[in-house]
Amino acid sequence: MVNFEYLVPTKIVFGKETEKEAGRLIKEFGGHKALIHWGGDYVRDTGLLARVEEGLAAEGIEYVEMDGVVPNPRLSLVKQGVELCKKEGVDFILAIGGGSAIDSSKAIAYGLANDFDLEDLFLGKVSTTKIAKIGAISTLAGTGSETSNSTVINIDTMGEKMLKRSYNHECARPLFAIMNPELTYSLPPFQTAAPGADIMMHTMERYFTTEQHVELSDELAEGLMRTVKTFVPEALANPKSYPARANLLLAGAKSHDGLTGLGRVGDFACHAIEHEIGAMFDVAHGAGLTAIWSSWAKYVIDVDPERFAQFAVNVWGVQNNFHDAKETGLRGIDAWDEWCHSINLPTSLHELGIDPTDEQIHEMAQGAVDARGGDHAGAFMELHVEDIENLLKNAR
Ligand SMILES: NC(=O)c1ccc[n+]([C@@H]2O[C@H](COP(=O)([O-])OP(=O)(O)OC[C@H]3O[C@@H](n4cnc5c(N)ncnc54)[C@H](O)[C@@H]3O)[C@@H](O)[C@H]2O)c1
Repeated sequence: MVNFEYLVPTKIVFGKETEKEAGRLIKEFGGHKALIHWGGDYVRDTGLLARVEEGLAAEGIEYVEMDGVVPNPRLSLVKQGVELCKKEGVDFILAIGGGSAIDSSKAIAYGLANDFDLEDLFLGKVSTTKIAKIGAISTLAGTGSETSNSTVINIDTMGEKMLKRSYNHECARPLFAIMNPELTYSLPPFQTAAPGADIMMHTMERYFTTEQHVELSDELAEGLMRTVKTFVPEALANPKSYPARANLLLAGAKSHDGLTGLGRVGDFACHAIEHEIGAMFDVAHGAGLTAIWSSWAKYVIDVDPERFAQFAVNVWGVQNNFHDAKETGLRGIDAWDEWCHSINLPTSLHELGIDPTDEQIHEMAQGAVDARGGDHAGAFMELHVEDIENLLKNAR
């Protein structure tokens, strides 16, 4: 087990009607004037915004509002948000939404607390430990951005080409996360399935490790993955199933707050590659991940077939062929593909609806490596540009 530090200070306020607590929580954390930030008509149409506004007003918290966040959130909007906050004297950012709205809010909070160009932060040219206060109201079970240290932004301010980049620092964990499973009832099927796969992937990226004897982390990870495996189809079949929505929402937060990766080194090659796909083709993050995972898995399985066999048996209920770990592992990869198809998610680039040229594949492979700041992406197996090109071609 490798050394680690683990602190998730985000106060989780979980359950029915908890969005009404936003004003109280902002006050508790010392906010006086908030920016409420979101994207999507559902926030107003479902009455959620009105309930939040009421809660803030009841606590004497002033607020301004800015919507317009799109999936794969844009830096240009973030910059408008920073200007608005400076002009209005905002000292607290309240995100409402999924990963895109929460990340857009985190980026605004970085902009508010620092003087550098935000491009430089996301391109890795500067770093910071300073961020303005943020809280989140989750409306989507997926990224876990409501408790994570990560901020993922699409840089659309540097000419034609968009870059998708992240900045990770502990300061970005929101002060509070309001998680009412009922707020996720309005999610369309695709926005239940794709982020559900992202929950799986956040743990799979940590589970595939070369570190031995991380049994407790394995048990936590496998339990979380079995839960998500069960409840995504359940939520699709019955969108107002409170147990399904509640388990998924909690799983989203726990999958990406570091818990399932304790004591081991995460891989995250698929995330690096998907960010390139997302930047070039503007696809949904979770679907971009499912489109490439089995190609990645088949490319790296020989590093440790036993780990893939364990995944197959303990998560997917595949019968163990004790004589052939790789054969068992491959059946686990097939089981993952079947699960993705059963919830209408792609397992190839073709099914994702994109057909990148060889040049585009090279560009994405180079970008995935560059974003990691070295000559490779991944840790389970270090993937160089040529490896990523190969696995992307295999994913066609
Ligand atoms: N910061 C992190 O830790 C982290 C981790 C993984 C991914 N990400 C990033 O987060 C983004 C993806 O976020 P996401 O998967 O949560 O999706 P999202 O936030 O992009 O939302 C997807 C769509 O669902 C809509 N929506 C959200 N909640 C809804 C509801 N309750 N009812 C109806 N519609 C609703 C949104 O308006 C949007 O159109 C990507 O940019 C991804 O790279 C961030």
